[in-house]
Amino acid sequence: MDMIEPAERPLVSPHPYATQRALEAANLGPRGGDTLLYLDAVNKSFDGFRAINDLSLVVARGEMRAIIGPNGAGKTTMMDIVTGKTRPDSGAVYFRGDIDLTRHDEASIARLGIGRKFQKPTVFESHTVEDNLRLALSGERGVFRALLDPFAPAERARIDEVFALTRLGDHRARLAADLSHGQKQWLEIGMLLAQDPELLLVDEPVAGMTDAETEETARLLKEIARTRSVVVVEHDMHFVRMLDVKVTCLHEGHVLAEGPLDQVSADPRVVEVYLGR
Ligand SMILES: Nc1ncnc2c1ncn2[C@@H]1O[C@H](COP(=O)(O)OP(=O)(O)OP(=O)(O)O)[C@@H](O)[C@H]1O
Repeated sequence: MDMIEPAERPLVSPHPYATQRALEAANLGPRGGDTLLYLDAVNKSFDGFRAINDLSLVVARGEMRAIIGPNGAGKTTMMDIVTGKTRPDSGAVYFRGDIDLTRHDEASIARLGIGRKFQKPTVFESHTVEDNLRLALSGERGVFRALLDPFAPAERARIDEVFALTRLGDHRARLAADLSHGQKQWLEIGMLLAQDPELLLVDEPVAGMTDAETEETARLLKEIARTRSVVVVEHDMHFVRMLDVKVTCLHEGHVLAEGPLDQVSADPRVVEVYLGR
């Protein structure tokens, strides 16, 4: 039997469910120290239609990644799989090394530190901005206690931190219903931040925003990505350019191209299926 020299040994111990590809990849490190999320050969069909087709993707700790691609490319399904809303037919999704998310349900994945922002804002319209954040923090304490109890110092500090990031501090006493569309989106991102996720998934955050709101959203996400990983799905190329991060273009459930935006947007295959349309 061939002995592996110590220097060639994988840094990450093989996971019992890891595929051959995962083991090969582990030698290169995608499940190692710097990797937060690793999709390994994921497949998902709906009624025989392959929405996700042998999809592999690595997101590093503290990385912001932009996901682009035509309608039906599988972007939403990919996020559904990461958050446990949809179970893949095959493949694995590793989080923080060897936690296979496909073996967890939605609630447990949220508790593991993955927050998801859907396209439409879903704030509590009849509550103030500050109470929305308190509700997001409430956890198992229950909604009524969260609103009636005095602020605990840690809670106050977390809420102030979120206000500083989202710049919604001046609006804390307003009803969420009275906020602009952009402010509602930031509030919802703030509600996710209140739960201190390690990975934030954001679906088309700037749809329907003004140019100024779009710019502010780019600033906010970049600031968030200083301390956590962010995956943002977006069609607005002007916004993706502002993010100035690595881009993955999905097509037919698979990675078509990946790299800096200039490189990906110059790729003839990307132009053909997406940007040239
Ligand atoms: N629950 C489902 N049942 C049947 N088909 C589905 C289901 N969810 C997604 N699909 C199909 O899978 C494919 C991928 O859809 P998905 O929503 O992931 O694409 P997308 O890249 O997010 O598109 P868009 O940019 O329009 O949001 C589409 O053809 C879609 O119709």
